[in-house]
Amino acid sequence: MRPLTATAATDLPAQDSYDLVVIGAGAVGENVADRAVQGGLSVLIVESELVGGECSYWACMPSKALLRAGSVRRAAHAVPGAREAVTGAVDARAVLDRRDAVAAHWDDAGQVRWLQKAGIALARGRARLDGERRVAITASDGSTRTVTAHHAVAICTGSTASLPPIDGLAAARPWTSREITSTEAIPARLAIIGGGVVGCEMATAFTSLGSRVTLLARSGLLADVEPFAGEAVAERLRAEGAEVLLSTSPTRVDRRDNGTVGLTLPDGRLLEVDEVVVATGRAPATDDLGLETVGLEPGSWLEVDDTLRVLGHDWLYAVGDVNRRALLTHQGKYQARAAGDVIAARASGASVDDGEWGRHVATADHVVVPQVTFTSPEVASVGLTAAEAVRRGLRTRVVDYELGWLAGATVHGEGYRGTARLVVDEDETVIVGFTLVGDDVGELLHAATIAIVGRVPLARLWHAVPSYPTLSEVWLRLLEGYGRP
Ligand SMILES: Cc1cc2nc3c(=O)[nH]c(=O)nc-3n(C[C@H](O)[C@H](O)[C@H](O)COP(=O)(O)OP(=O)(O)OC[C@H]3O[C@@H](n4cnc5c(N)ncnc54)[C@H](O)[C@@H]3O)c2cc1C
Ligand SMILES: NC(=O)c1ccc[n+]([C@@H]2O[C@H](COP(=O)([O-])OP(=O)(O)OC[C@H]3O[C@@H](n4cnc5c(N)ncnc54)[C@H](O)[C@@H]3O)[C@@H](O)[C@H]2O)c1
Repeated sequence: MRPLTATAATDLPAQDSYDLVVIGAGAVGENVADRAVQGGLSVLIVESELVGGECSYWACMPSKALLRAGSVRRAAHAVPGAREAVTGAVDARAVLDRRDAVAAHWDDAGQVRWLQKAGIALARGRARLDGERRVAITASDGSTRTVTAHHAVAICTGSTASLPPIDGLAAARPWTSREITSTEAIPARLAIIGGGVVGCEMATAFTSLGSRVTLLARSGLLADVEPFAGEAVAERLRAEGAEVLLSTSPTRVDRRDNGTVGLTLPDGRLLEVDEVVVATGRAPATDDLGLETVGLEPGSWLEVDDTLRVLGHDWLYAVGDVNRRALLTHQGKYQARAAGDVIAARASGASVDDGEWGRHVATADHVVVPQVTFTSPEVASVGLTAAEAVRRGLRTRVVDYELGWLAGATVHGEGYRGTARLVVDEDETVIVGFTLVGDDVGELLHAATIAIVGRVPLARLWHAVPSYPTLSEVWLRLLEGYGRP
């Protein structure tokens, strides 16, 4: 893996106690700390790797940088005139160089400056709970210090890639999301195990970067969203030259002496590749955190209430991936704003606003989680799928629309195809789910998020007029498809 540059900062904390100790300085921990400082608390944040965490260095940012050039090239190829101007393949070296810059060359100096400006104390080291409100910190040289939190400890340690129990896999030294997003070279032949978000995005990126990709999915692709999304992504991947094997998981994986990797498939076929990536979900980063010292199970996800407080512990909070509510940066930061504010409110004895949609709760986690998957085509979804709405006992109606019929799609590029789906709660006549699949639809999603959170009645949405000729006119077509209430 790339060398990390953890900018010098005091390894161990200067004080014995702080109002709040935050463990983990990913996007989520940083925001919990920032809000608590703004609420008047003294805050120590402890980080064992890089300030900024997974999103900045091995997840959202580098993965999107790897995807962007392919996406721009595809867009140009859909438009005569632009197509003739963009004739070559994606320049993989240039893409990797830009990815390096986007990942700040794995140097967290900028993020450390931000912490300093925000008034947050930083300790470099591994933190472990040591009983109630106590955190033991071990620096890289082995020295330790234990600090006490006057009010709260917030666990924001995130998640790590989990390895499925496939024979030989661990010994074959597979890549995870970390190695694929920080790779210095494009493997000629790449197998990806897992048809979720990471698997689909990386299959899209590395196909455009010149790898011969085989994507192995245990069932279909993108199982958590509407089925037509995964089908469209599989179709496009195949059209661009990737092999997509559905309902397939290798039975055995072996790294050979010559460095190549062999995957034995259920039908006996042997797939030989240069690297294999495991993208089969996440495990909580809680196995070496001293959870047992406060009566919690090491290695478990931390269950929290809507104010992000760990159940049964009035001083302990768990925010971001580690609570498993929604493994997304934006949702974790949303939780962080609520958590930092509520920790400060409780510390000062101020009133806590924990009603539905209150200032101190992360209500949206339950029903309105937006997500954009940057595949080709993009998948943008928020709220419930049609199937999930029925499972939750809602009386629903579903309206679908083919995006290619829009004037905006005609202008966007030749052969534009895509699908939009509206899921309406018939009892309330409000939207509870919205999905778009198509090129460049990601930026359209936020309107749906607002409509769902605001429970805007469909009759009122008729007065929100989308501009002509944009893809947003899909709103009008979906409303027409539903009929004027
Ligand atoms: C390949 C990939 C692409 C992704 N793309 C997107 C995307 O486009 N959009 C999106 O919204 N989400 C995306 N995600 C999800 C997103 O990365 C996570 O939801 C987000 O990083 C979670 O933030 P966090 O702060 O909870 O955890 P992390 O970012 O994992 O931060 C946790 C921090 O805690 C530190 N830590 C852990 N244990 C200790 C300890 N004991 N002591 C001290 N420090 C410790 C770690 O070093 C780390 O810095 C992606 C994920 C992957 C894997
Ligand atoms: N654009 C984004 O928002 C974005 C991008 C990447 C990741 N993420 C987040 O990161 C998290 C992790 O992503 P992920 O793709 O690792 O997890 P995931 O849960 O989305 O997908 C994992 C997939 O692996 C499959 N799988 C599990 N075991 C398997 C096996 N033995 N063989 C074959 N397939 C197997 C599962 O069925 C599932 O489809 C997600 O929750 C996602 O929200 C978000």
